[in-house]
Amino acid sequence: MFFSRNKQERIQEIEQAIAGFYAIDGLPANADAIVALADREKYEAGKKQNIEISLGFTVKSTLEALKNKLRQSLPALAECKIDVVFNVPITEAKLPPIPNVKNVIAVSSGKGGVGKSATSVNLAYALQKEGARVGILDADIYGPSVPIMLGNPKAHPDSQDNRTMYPLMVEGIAANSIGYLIDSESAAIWRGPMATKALKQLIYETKWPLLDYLIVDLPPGTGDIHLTLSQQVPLSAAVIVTTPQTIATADAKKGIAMFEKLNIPVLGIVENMSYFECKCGEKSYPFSQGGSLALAEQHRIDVLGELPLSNDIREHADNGKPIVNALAESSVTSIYLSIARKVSIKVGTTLQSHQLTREQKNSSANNGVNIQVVNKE
Ligand SMILES: Nc1ncnc2c1ncn2[C@@H]1O[C@H](COP(=O)(O)OP(=O)(O)OP(=O)(O)O)[C@@H](O)[C@H]1O
Repeated sequence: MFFSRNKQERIQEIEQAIAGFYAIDGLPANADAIVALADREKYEAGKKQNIEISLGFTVKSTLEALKNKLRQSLPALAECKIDVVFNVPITEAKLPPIPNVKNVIAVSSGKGGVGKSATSVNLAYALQKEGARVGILDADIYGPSVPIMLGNPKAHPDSQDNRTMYPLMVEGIAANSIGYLIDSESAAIWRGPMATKALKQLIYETKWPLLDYLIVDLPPGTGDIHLTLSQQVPLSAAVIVTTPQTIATADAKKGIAMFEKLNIPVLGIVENMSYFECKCGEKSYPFSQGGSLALAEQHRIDVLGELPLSNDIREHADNGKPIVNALAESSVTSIYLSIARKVSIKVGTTLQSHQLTREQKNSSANNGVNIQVVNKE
């Protein structure tokens, strides 16, 4: 189908406004738009019409601001009712997708104890709050902490056929972990093939509901599990968690190098325990400063966010109510939400994906923003 010049111009205006809006977080503003006008004459005449925007990323907390900006900057939209739907694409991977799972995002750290699991569970909740369907898989076979952080360490997945299992559902998040299946001491002695076999079973024998993102909490390091996961599971991308000090960023660097070698895009670095903020508002940097930024610059990736060393993060994670879920209004929660939006925008706009029809592909290089103008009267 060929669009009229007039229509294309209008679409480009909307598309540029949306892309510009989501570039506020320093993300690429190069999203192209695809438009299906149900009632083109009305739209072109500037008459009132409902418009539906379909975004390839989940950014629920920003939608009111987006609509306001569109109405203010584009007079043709001033009177329109604007609906936004999320339509997260499936990332193209070398391997076939896991049934029902659109994107698999590994959360990895070089060094242990830097807060990778706390970041994974809070990221899962934050993506959900931004409108995504989310699952979490605890791939830390040797030291699973996701069951504790989700508050159900004694739960077991159900199975109807003794072959496949249903994930645990915690506040709408689908979860599975070796910690739900055996006691953690038994898992701690597993090595090599036994651990990788267990991981593959956890991934492929869980009946995941439809998920936009499956967050995989990896064990620390760059060992067997990482190689298995990278080579045998359709990973979309990885997020690296580190603390700022050199001893941690040096290990994080090895992790980034591993993903680069395996051609798995690294979305960026989350710097955890970045600073300490005292009640008076003053910040101090007990683990030094600037380590993640330097690492990010070396690898031309972004720092997705910096989280404080915070009693609230520890207490809520270790008591099974991650802070994003427990304290919706806290400043720490807003940092996790911002990280989640960046992850989602990056997956939706920078990775190769295949949700487009042939016609859409012909008219668009990138599917981050998919604008559908529809007549809903
Ligand atoms: N920003 C933070 N401020 C304070 N405590 C934190 C923070 N992030 C994580 N923690 C706490 O630090 C401890 C270790 O965190 P976590 O288990 O997430 O680390 P990890 O990197 O996954 O560890 P492992 O190497 O064992 O997998 C936990 O008690 C957690 O609640």
